[in-house]
Formats: sequence, C-alpha cells, structure tokens
Amino acid sequence: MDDIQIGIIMGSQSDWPTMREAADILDTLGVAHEVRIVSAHRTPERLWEYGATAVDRGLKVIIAGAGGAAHLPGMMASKTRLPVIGVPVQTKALSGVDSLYSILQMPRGYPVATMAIGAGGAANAGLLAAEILALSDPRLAARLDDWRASLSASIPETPQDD
Ligand SMILES: Nc1c(C(=O)O)ncn1[C@@H]1O[C@H](COP(=O)(O)O)[C@@H](O)[C@H]1O
Repeated sequence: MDDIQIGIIMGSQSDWPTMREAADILDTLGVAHEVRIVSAHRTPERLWEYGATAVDRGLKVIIAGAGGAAHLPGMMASKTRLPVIGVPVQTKALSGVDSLYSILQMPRGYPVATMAIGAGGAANAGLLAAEILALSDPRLAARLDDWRASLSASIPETPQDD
C-alpha cells in the first residue's frame, strides 16, 4: 500500500463496530488509511491538532463517524479544507436520526458529505473516499471498476428460495 491518504476518525471506541466497515472496504480496495478515536466533546485538543495537521500530513479525505450529538464531522470540516465524509452512527435512544441530523444540517460554507445511518453508511463512506482518490489514481480506479462489476455480477436476476 502507498502513503496514508485517508483518515478514519470516530467519536468513541463504541463506534468502531460500525466504522470498521469503512476500514474493511478500504482494505479490500488496497487503500492505505489510518484509524483514530477523536472526539469534539471529549478530546477537543486532539480534534484541533488532527484537523490542523491533516493537509500537511498528506491526508486527502477524512471519514468521520459519530453518534448522538454528532459534532465531530462538522467540527473537523471547520478545521480543515479536506473533504469530510460523515457517518451517522446508530443510537439506542433515537435510532441514529439524532446523529443524521447533527451531521447533515451544516451551515453554508462548511459541507460534510453525509452518508446513511449505520454500517451501510460506513461502507459507502469508504467507497466514496476511494472514488475521490481514484480521480487521480488510475490503478485504484481500475480496482474500483472491478469491485463494482463483481458486486453487480453477484446480484441474481430472480429471487431465490431459501
Ligand atoms: N458524537 C460524539 C462525539 C463528538 O461528536 O465529538 N464524541 C463522542 N460522541 C459519541 O458519543 C457516542 C457514545 O459514546 P460512548 O459509547 O463512548 O458513551 C458515540 O456514538 C460517539 O460517537
């Protein structure tokens, strides 16, 4: 794998079962990435440092997952001009709708590309990050094309009995 260009961050250890879906798809596509716990609420200095150094460290895309009052993706978008892809983590109390709205409703000027709630959203975050890198990486683009073709090929034309 090449230099690390994608950072996956999450608000808590408890987000990892969801966010590892993003890491898994990047592993499958051969895209180097790092994974960190960073919380706007609990580790604000860590968030500030991560955002302030992200460009100089060579990151190209940040995937940020958080649940509930999910300020992490938006605060990271405030701190770096790198594209931030937000993943709303499912919550017990409000099923992740709280996370979704927290991440989605950014003020004009600081966008967060917001995925679906939960594991599917995390996997799509990994894919979207890879698609962004593939714009300037033909070999990754070819791997993505292959991955998409094999997904299509795995879908039967008719429903099967169990
Ligand atoms: N939303 C945030 C932020 C943040 O946005 O900075 N930091 C932690 N959290 C979220 O709190 C939830 C519960 O965390 P715990 O399980 O650690 O209590 C997690 O989903 C995390 O993303």
